[in-house]
Amino acid sequence: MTTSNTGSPAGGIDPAVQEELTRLRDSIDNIDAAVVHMLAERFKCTQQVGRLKAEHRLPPADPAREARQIARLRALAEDAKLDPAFAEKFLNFIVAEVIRHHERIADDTLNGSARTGGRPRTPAPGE
Ligand SMILES: C=C(O[C@@H]1C=C(C(=O)O)C=C[C@H]1O)C(=O)O
Repeated sequence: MTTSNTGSPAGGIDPAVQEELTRLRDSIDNIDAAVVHMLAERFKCTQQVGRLKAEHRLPPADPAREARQIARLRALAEDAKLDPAFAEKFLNFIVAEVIRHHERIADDTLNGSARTGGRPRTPAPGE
């Protein structure tokens, strides 16, 4: 074909279809906003866990806890008719980011930059 696909038919979208699409997209936007807010709250909690672990010299990752979370989320996903493999991938994606944060917090705590309000510590002469 030589014509490009612009995403709408030449005669325009049927108004009833457009209305249904808009209604569904409004719900999608609300759900996306809720996901962002829930993730922000989750990261607030995991930052606190990261500080607690760093203060007590605990490792950033806890694979046994993660295994329990995956089993639980896979079961919840199945009940909710969501692909359990997707639920597991999604959790792993978030946890990987959390662990990176925890490693950074542990590093900052050990190197003292936590005392500078999170700004990089000025190296001592010769460091
Ligand atoms: C938040 C924690 O740290 C890590 C991150 C997890 C998470 O994001 O749920 C779970 C286990 C840990 O690997 C924790 O230990 O609870």
